[in-house]
Amino acid sequence: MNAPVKPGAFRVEALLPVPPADAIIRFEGVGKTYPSRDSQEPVTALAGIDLVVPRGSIVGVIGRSGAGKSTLIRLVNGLERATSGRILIEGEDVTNLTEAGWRERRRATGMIFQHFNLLSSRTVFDNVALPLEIAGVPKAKIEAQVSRLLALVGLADKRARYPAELSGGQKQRVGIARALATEPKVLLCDEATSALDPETTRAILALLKQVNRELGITILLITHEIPVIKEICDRVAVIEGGNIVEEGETFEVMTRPRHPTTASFVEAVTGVEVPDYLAGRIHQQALAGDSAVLRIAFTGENATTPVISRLSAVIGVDVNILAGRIDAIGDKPFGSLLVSVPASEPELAAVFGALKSLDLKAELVGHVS
Ligand SMILES: Nc1ncnc2c1ncn2[C@@H]1O[C@H](COP(=O)(O)OP(=O)(O)OP(=O)(O)O)[C@@H](O)[C@H]1O
Repeated sequence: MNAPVKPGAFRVEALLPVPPADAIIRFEGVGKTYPSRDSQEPVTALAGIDLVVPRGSIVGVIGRSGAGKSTLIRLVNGLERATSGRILIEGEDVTNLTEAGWRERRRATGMIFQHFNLLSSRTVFDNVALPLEIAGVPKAKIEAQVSRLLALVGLADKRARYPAELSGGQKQRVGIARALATEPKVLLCDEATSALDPETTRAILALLKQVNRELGITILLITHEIPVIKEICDRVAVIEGGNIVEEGETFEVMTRPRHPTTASFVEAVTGVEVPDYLAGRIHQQALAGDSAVLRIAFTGENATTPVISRLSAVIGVDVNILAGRIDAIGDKPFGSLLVSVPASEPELAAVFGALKSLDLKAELVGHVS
């Protein structure tokens, strides 16, 4: 059973007032309902999506299984058709484009896939050359273009290999080179790193960032993995039940999530759990001599402030660090720390006061004896 979908909670203008010329892709109230099949009910996969992809950005759409991610990305290259609303690509309304129109459009929109979708009977070179052959590009130009792309993705020495002879990361590099063959302005990434190990994922994400920054290609990606968003996305949209429930700059969304789904995604990478050895000892009511356990969130500038030493030096309390995770989103540090401080007044009030004056968010987790 699919959860009932409600109409989009936000309008695009409220989310991001991007001038039309700066929006390379624009969803306006886009809905998609799959017709009933085998006496099943019709499925509303998307309900009123408003989303802007600014030119030159990397935008990530994150959501759980069945949220509507694949449907959303497939609408951008005509693999699915919207049932309501409009999709504009570079200002052109593509909602009702004919199949011939889409064939033309797809040259300006490359796509890479979770399982790479390479042709096993073709070499690396021939896989990358395929879109150019289809477009009728002369052989000499294909040779030059494919060689350039294989060098870009670090596979110049693998041009005569077959996909079966490559690692997952190398296969995805071929996928990226092939997607770039027709010099697209937009690259769509459909769970492009989900089949890869963490180290290979990082290398592929670094390559995607390079493609974005050096070639100026806009990237729209879908994923269910928050590290992917954190690593390379300038903006993030959280999708649930066919609606965008939260959208904004990655740093803003990750440091101040407003929707519970966003918060649970973010928690997975930046949250700090109460360690097992402590969890069973934590109680809510303070007893005499207890320490208070606080969770302090660090965002941006203040992540580099020597907070603990300041608390100790300025208000003279002992601060014990119990657990912590400081990470970075883009080049901005971010994270959280679990500490214990004296639970008695006035020390505790002074600690909260000092944290507030440092513009740090702190919550009381409980008390330990
Ligand atoms: N061709 C189809 N026919 C009928 N229903 C479909 C079809 N494709 C997707 N759906 C349904 O639409 C909803 C959204 O599916 P979609 O594949 O877009 O989600 P997703 O977020 O990409 O999920 P996953 O991460 O599992 O791929 C789901 O309920 C799904 O079952």
